[in-house]
Amino acid sequence: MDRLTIRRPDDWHLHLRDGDMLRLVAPESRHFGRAIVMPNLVPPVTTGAQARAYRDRITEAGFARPLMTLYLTEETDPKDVTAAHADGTVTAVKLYPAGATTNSASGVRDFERIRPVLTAMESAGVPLCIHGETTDGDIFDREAAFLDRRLAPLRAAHPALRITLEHVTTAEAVAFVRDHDNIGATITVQHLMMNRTDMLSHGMRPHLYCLPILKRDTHQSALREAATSGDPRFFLGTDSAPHPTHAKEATCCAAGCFTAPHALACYAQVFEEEGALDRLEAFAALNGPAHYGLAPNDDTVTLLRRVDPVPVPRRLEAHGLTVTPFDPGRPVHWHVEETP
Ligand SMILES: NC(=O)N[C@@H](CC(=O)O)C(=O)O
Ligand SMILES: [Zn+2]
Ligand SMILES: [Zn+2]
Repeated sequence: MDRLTIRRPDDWHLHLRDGDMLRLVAPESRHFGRAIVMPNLVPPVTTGAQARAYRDRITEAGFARPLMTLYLTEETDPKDVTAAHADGTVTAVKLYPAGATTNSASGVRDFERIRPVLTAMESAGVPLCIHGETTDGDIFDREAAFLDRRLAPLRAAHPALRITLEHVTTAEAVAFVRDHDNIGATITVQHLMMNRTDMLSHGMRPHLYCLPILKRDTHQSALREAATSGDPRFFLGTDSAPHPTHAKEATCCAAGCFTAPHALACYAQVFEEEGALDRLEAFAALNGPAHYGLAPNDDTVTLLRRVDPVPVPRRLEAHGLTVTPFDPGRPVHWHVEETP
């Protein structure tokens, strides 16, 4: 197959940042219809008013259909959340365990303190997105530990709460999603294409460093199986997370892979490698909207396959900033047909 037309995909996990970085990266997500925009700015987006102002800055920067999220803190007022959801300002609420990832310092330490807001969200039908890692223990075990210590009790206490387990990286997370109701999961490009050996074996590759960290190849295989299986609980979320190149190529490298420019091409490459191109549309354009109770997009995108590999996008530079896109480390033959 060298041409594939599918419903326009959405990105169910995207970092657009703010200011100059927002202006630099917002146009790079143009092939996606909607995107769940993460609230981990500094300071974080914690109120409906902040989410509305941020939404305006995003649309001004060139991404037309952002779906906003609120950053959950121990101080979050349940009424603010349900009001911001009811008036259409926010689509979901994001839970970061404090210290788990980039800009998560204002996140949750004491999970008891968020019980009232989770109860309110459960009754009002507000979805919860979760960065699912503990903040202690071996870094390669933190996702699995979170499932046992945090997510299983949370799931049991709030069985009707709609949960997205973000950027799943392990076979344990895939199994957890399959074993529980009302829970879906996003899967990134880098976790489908790479494992920890790719990141560490031929010199250390800072542009592959993200959280949750890449795991061993057996986990990568489990993710590839889940994404391409047709199971509606798994869907596209790039977690495209730009950092300035100098912050990635640094003594202490920032976590996050910038995949937006070629994410769709990379997903198509993975689905082709798995012999599952016929399931790309469900993963990229149907399962996510169904999970969030939204209709799929009406329009389509066309992916084209070239015999010669399509060059990986080079560094992006503007407004005094440089960002380096993710290197898939293998030929990618797909690209998105640009429509005028
Ligand atoms: N994934 C990452 O490594 N980084 C994200 C935060 C996140 O999604 O955890 C970022 O904001 O840079
Ligand atoms: Zn995260
Ligand atoms: Zn993220």
